[in-house]
Amino acid sequence: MPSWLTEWEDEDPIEHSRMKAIERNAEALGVSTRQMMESAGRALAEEALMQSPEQVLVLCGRGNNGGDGFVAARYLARTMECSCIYVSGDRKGDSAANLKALTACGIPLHEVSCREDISRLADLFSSADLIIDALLGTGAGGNLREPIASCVAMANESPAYILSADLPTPGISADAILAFHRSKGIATSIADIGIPLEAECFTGPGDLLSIPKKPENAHKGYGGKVLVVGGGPYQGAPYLAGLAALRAGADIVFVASPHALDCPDLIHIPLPGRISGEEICDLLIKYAREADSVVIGPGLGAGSHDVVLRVAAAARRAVIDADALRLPLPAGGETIYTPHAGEFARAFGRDRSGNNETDAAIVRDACTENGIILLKGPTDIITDGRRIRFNRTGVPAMTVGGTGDILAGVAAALFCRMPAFEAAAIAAYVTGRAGEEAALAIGDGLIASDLLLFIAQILYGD
Ligand SMILES: NC(=O)C1=CN([C@@H]2O[C@H](COP(=O)(O)OP(=O)(O)OC[C@H]3O[C@@H](n4cnc5c(N)ncnc54)[C@H](O)[C@@H]3O)[C@@H](O)[C@H]2O)[C@H](O)CC1
Ligand SMILES: [K+]
Repeated sequence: MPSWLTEWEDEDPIEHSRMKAIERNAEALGVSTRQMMESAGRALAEEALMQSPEQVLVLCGRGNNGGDGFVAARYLARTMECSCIYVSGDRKGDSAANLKALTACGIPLHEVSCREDISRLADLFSSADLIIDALLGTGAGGNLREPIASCVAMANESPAYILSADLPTPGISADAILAFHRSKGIATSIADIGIPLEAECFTGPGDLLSIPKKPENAHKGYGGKVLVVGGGPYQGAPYLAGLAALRAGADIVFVASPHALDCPDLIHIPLPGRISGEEICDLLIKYAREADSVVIGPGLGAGSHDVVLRVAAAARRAVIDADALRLPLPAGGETIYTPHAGEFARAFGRDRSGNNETDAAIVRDACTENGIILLKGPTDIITDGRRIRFNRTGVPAMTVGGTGDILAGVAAALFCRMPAFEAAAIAAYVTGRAGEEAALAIGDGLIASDLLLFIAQILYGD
């Protein structure tokens, strides 16, 4: 494992949604949920054995937390008296498979569906000296429903030592909590369940889970209104960014540029040859204030930096790209900076070393208040000054001009509906993945606009 990965630390305690994303990333890296559950259940059994119990009762819910319990019971059944109470109902995947495996072990299994079923099993609670709480984990929600509520009450009334799997079922008086991979906010110990650190610090398909789902009754504009300010010597750049923003879910995209290109999906705001002067500035500020996010820079050339600074300042959310990345640094209410190595040196006064560990620290230190940096390269580095994420999707063919414009547009669209750090990380992941798909479909002759064909599918396809 690269040395700089061992330095990795992510925010502790971890959000449940972030844990789901990491598990999904681990799957994509080849570690199956079945492997994770087996590791979790085995760790749970070993933690229970450290209490030298004589009689163990395992309480299993209907989800994957229950699955952990089935695995633990299977290990414990080999060395001691162990019985299992499990909530009836449709269970699927790894949890169902582990219930089936446990059934083959011949330990006493009790299926319960109501409070009366639990009352009939009162002896199991009173005779156990250790109870494993595998009722609810990160999937818990709302008030406890039966028969889980009665399980919790009976467990709390029993004299047994209670060991909770991953996190305590709400209301249970746990004596110990064995969290899996990372603490969920309260843990007495943490078990490594084989999730590679890359699942946590590299972007992956799990990161897409944090994209807000568009409600059925979404109104026009839900996806966000994006303004792109650019064009000048490179007339196509702002249009690539604009189309990428649409493909990434923006509803309305304005392109303020001196050149009118025939893009019926984009709304063109005509500008004079050079983006400068009070009149232009006022016009752009008006549009910037009305936009949910503003991209400034694609193809801009050496436009008037004064205008760039003022338009950015009028933006609630700004993506500062390409020629806008120069000192003094433009900033919106919140800002995503998307420099490549040269622009990073110019705008932030630091040189990328090429070593991910060194660069991660350099970029993290360069972050500004309310500004996050997506430093593009063979491995992109995304940081908000505290968290760091790496992205290694993409192909060498993406060095073709315009892919940075695509990235800026995708980031701006996601920024309309997500926090800056997550929007930038996902934009890097999706743009690289689109490049991979384009290279598969088209080969080395891919051009930036080919990526547009794949962005929506990667973002919203599953
Ligand atoms: N996903 C993985 O790769 C791994 C997960 N691990 C363990 O799985 C749980 C999270 O599992 P999940 O199925 O998402 O949720 P739960 O098992 O916590 O519960 C869902 C289950 O419970 C029902 N439910 C929810 N709230 C209530 C309530 N208030 N009253 C009654 N019933 C409720 C809901 O309907 C579902 O049926 C995680 O914590 C880990 O323990 C593995 O450890 C590793 C791999
Ligand atoms: K639990």
